[in-house]
Amino acid sequence: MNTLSHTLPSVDAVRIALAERSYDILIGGGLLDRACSWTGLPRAATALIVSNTTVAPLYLARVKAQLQLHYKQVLQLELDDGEAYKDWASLNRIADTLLAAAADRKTVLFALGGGVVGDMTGFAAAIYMRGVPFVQIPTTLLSQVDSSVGGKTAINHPLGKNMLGAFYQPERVIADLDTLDTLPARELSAGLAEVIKYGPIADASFLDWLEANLPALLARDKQALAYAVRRSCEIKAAVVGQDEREQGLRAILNFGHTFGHAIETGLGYGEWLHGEAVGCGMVLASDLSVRLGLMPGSFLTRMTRLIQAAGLPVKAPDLGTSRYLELMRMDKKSEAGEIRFVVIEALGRAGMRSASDELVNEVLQAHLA
Ligand SMILES: NC(=O)c1ccc[n+]([C@@H]2O[C@H](COP(=O)([O-])OP(=O)(O)OC[C@H]3O[C@@H](n4cnc5c(N)ncnc54)[C@H](O)[C@@H]3O)[C@@H](O)[C@H]2O)c1
Ligand SMILES: O=C(O)C(=O)C[C@@H](O)[C@H](O)[C@H](O)COP(=O)(O)O
Ligand SMILES: [Zn+2]
Repeated sequence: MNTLSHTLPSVDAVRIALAERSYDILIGGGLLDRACSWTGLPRAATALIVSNTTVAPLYLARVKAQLQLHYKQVLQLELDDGEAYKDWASLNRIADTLLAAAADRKTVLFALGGGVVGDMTGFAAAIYMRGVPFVQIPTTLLSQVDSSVGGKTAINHPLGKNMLGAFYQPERVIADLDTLDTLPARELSAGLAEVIKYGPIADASFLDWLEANLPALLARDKQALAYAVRRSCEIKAAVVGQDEREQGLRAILNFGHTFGHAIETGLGYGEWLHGEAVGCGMVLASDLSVRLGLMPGSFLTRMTRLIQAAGLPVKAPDLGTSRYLELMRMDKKSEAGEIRFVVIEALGRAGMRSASDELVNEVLQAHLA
């Protein structure tokens, strides 16, 4: 972590080190009115701000005012809000907007919103004219600690979560902590799920810190949020810097996601938030770690308590155990039909394991609502 004091006073920056694809995550207050003018990119004729019908009325005008100082033409697009719209139709709307305006291949896309907008804008940037630059301006806790960082872009398919996408890195991430002021409480909790994830997989002392500071985070204490965002980004940066395209290590960022993605897909996207599904999925994955003999039973108790205290569900929807297995076989980590789970091997260290259907059934039975 360093501080870009020479350019932007009191803005923290976490570097994603990926050779020629390296970039900074800027973290601080008031960034929408400062850092948006400093994209780090050469001037281009056109910028497109992709947002949604909830976030645009709150923040788009401020971002647009900044970009108009740099771009001749600043286009905007407000997508429908929700996980159910992370699909081909929304992606097409981005392409239609760009093509209708004859946007050239120097055009810069700005994703203003949460992970849904960020994942789709990144995918659109990856494929428009075979690739144009994009900047992430995450406005949810979840997107500031996770989705805006690392270059996974995607849309969902009815048969599987994030099934169509690309690895494509942004030019910069601008995380304005002030935007969290308007975030609904349920969304704050959803973001905390991905924050909690980083403790057991990579940093036991961060897990201790989270337990001690959860009340402050839920009360939106600015210092606590700033630390949680920065530490989360540092951990994700270290993982992505070693394994950009998930050949191995990066899969640890999927802790809780094998069960979680099954919940999201099984319910149809949107009933449970991604963070809620991941929170509950971490309870099940913690139990699996215990049943595999890797962790003591007290670890499951500890994780369940923290996840519940963060305002997240700890009982999984009853889709039926065979439906869960069917959904999880579709997971991107599966190999030759064998489901592979991220498990905790020691506090702060994760690994991959397969498990028998019988054992997975036991885990599911223990946690179905
Ligand atoms: N690419 C990755 O590495 C990665 C990582 C984690 C999650 N994801 C994806 O991210 C998505 C979830 O992201 P999310 O939790 O940000 O959900 P989201 O994008 O749906 O945003 C949550 C809700 O908050 C609203 N919102 C956003 N910012 C706001 C603000 N400042 N004030 C008020 N309302 C605001 C949105 O309109 C939406 O209704 C999922 O699709 C998930 O798969 C991707
Ligand atoms: O960045 C990663 O790598 C992650 O796995 C982060 C996850 O929180 C995120 O939900 C990601 O989109 C899941 O990826 P997927 O490859 O399982 O779809
Ligand atoms: Zn996730």
